Amino acid sequence: MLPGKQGGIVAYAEGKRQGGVLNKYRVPGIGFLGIVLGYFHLTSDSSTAADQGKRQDSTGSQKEMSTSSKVEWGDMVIVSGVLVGAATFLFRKTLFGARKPEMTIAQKAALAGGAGGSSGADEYNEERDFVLKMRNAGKNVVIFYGSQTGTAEDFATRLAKELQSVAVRPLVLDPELYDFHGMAALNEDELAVLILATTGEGEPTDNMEQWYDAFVSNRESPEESEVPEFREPEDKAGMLDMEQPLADVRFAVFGLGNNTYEQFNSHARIMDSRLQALGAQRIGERGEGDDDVDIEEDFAQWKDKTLPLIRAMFGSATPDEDAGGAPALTWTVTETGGSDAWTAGQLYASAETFDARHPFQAPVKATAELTPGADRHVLHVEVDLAGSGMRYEAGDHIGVYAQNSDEEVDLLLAALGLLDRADQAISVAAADPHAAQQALFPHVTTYRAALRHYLEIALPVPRAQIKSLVLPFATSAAARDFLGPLANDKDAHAQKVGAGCLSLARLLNAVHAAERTAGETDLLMLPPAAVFELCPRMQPRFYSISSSARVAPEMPSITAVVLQYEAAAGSADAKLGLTRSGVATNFLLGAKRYLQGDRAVSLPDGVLVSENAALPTHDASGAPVVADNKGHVLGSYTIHPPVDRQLALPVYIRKSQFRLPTDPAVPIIMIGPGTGLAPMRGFVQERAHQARANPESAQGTALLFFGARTAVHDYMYEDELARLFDDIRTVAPQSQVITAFSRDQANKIYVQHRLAEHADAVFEALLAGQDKLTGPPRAHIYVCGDAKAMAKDVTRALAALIADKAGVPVDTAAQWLAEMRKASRYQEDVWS
Ligand SMILES: Cc1cc2nc3c(=O)[nH]c(=O)nc-3n(C[C@H](O)[C@H](O)[C@H](O)COP(=O)(O)O)c2cc1C
Repeated sequence: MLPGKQGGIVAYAEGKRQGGVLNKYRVPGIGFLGIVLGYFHLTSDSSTAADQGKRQDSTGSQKEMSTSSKVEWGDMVIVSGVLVGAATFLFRKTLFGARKPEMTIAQKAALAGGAGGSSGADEYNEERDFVLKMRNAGKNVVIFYGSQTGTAEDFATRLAKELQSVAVRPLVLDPELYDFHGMAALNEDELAVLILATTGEGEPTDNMEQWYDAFVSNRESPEESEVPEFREPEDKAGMLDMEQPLADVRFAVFGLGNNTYEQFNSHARIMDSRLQALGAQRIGERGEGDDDVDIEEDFAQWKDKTLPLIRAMFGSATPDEDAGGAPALTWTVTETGGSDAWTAGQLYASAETFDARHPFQAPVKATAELTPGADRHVLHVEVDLAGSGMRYEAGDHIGVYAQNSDEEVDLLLAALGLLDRADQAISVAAADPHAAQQALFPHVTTYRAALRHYLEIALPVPRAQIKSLVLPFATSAAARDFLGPLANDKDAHAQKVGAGCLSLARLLNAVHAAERTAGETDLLMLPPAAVFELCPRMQPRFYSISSSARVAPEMPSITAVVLQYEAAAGSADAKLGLTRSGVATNFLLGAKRYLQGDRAVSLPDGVLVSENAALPTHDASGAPVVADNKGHVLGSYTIHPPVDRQLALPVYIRKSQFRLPTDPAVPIIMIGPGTGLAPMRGFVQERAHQARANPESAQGTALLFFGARTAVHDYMYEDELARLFDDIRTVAPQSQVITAFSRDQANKIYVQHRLAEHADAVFEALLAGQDKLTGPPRAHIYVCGDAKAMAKDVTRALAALIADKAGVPVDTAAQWLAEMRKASRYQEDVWS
């Protein structure tokens, strides 16, 4: 093979598939059971706790729900991982020189000496051929989603539903399950729609990694990426342009991002430009959703502009929105014979290896309250991975599947008129026999189990969903009058549903109250199938692991603030919702209380909720809602199996790139206010362990900047950190913890202020033994916590500090920091 840019098309025409095997030229590439329990109070040197399912900031506010469709509440961050699958390439672009479209693939193959050449890559797999799948199912639009926490997937599903007509027949697929190689086979009368979230620091989502690697072989300079090896379809044999093999491809793209991240929407932007560079033609504008503002609205606006173009492409009329009538639903619900297993919350098929789809039931070994005197709960939870085969490193993330509180479940069952059938076994199947996803749940379940375990029912209902799935079922004028503005007026929706914390149950209760006031007796009843379509699937929440595998090899710990949101002050409808609890963190709090015997967790089955209940002043049994001494509304959770004091959490480990330097001699500067301390605790444990194990070896200085509200109430892990740093100082004497307690004095003091105050110590660590800084420092910098303000302020403080101490312009210092980022020596694990 000649050197040069890789790229090309695998000759498929000659290497015909026989019996599903592509010979000759192969397709390249891508080739809660517990033990223990009962009490576990933190001893000063072991433990910890935090939550994040989209992640929290130091003040405990989280990303939770600036948008209505999100998994939100209590949940966290993630840095994505690992590159998967490397392709071996048959052709080198330089072999053919400049673009020569007239040259056939066969000729190129021959020139490459390639007739018998092997890519060394995976065999063609019919199951992974999305074009084949589309055509076999009679579909002409494929919608791929790149989703980390479920929003993009939810958007993709909703888009398909909206597009569906006789002429436009969409199919929603997960790119992880399909090969990109077939892309060139798409024809002009077909369309690919990409709904792509950006994650990490401007990275593709895990399920898009393989595709992204193929299209963006050069992440530093995406425009210089090589042409991926597409499979040449038989009907285009010899006709594909080598450099623009996607000339027949039509696509549309919507990105999901958050403007507080430096690389806003970069995943969608880069994929958009790569597809165009490869000849594909975009339909309409690229959409860019910003979940710091209103991603639902961004999506709605993009659809308003793009859907007519797509419909025009297929000669389909714009549906008459005022036509009325109940919408066709995606799922059919059949009440079947009983099945005890799935009422017990056995959610996932057993597996030998564990991942997002097959979480491991990890016994909870320890729970503790880290800041008992604080006005918020900060939890420490340890789970046991023994027997799972899963390994973790300090800096990795743990995905936790939570369950909805019994109060929210019962309230919704009541609002749907399902309380008396709550434990009826049901099977939920796709109405469309060609849909990619034929079953919504892994098995027969029950109404109650579905709402408790599988669906996000606690989120405010998005405007678009009210419009398409609630309003159409309104039969009374009162219901239509109540729902109409929420469906059609963005501001009314934001004020009532968003600020009012209206989950589906609360929204339906509000509608019912309006109907009763109007004298209606025939209340709006949403069919279960509409609920299953409306509520996104329950997503795991990710937490930065707060322990070191050297110290606790099979026992990762979580450190989480328990989230509670009050309805916006002044909202006329605040009384409708009042409070919204973060799903996962409150479940963890429930777990802690269960394990420590604080309160019975199980409610009697079948209790009736007052139809007019205005939670959370009353819980599902009609009793006053329990709030604790922190003013926190407590949820109830039915634990299965109901064995006293035992609990297992469905979890899996997600690898991250947030890693200590392999060489312990390299200094580390860690900035982790609030629960941003979590990964830093793991790092500190690790360095202390090294110091104890190798007292003779030198170690780089470790500086930890931690911030919280008050020293007295909010200094989590204080004693433990003091001891760990004593150990570290035996080999790295300059190491220390520097704290910033914002409310301990009149002026707010944050970590960035402490960085400036401790400029000498920081600069010394950055020098890493050199006399002078003449380029990017060799030390490693870690930042974890709030992306919106803290992470940016920290970068600015560091640049100012370096500029001052090194005697260089701030721009130069900023440039050095940028270079450190590129070299993974300045790492962030942040959330917004
Ligand atoms: C850990 C994390 C990292 C993120 N990184 C970025 C980023 O670099 N750029 C960006 O525009 N948005 C970023 N976002 C925002 C997400 O793209 C946005 O929340 C999106 O709606 C998530 O979609 P999903 O639920 O389908 O994964 C990040 C979100 C999280 C939780």
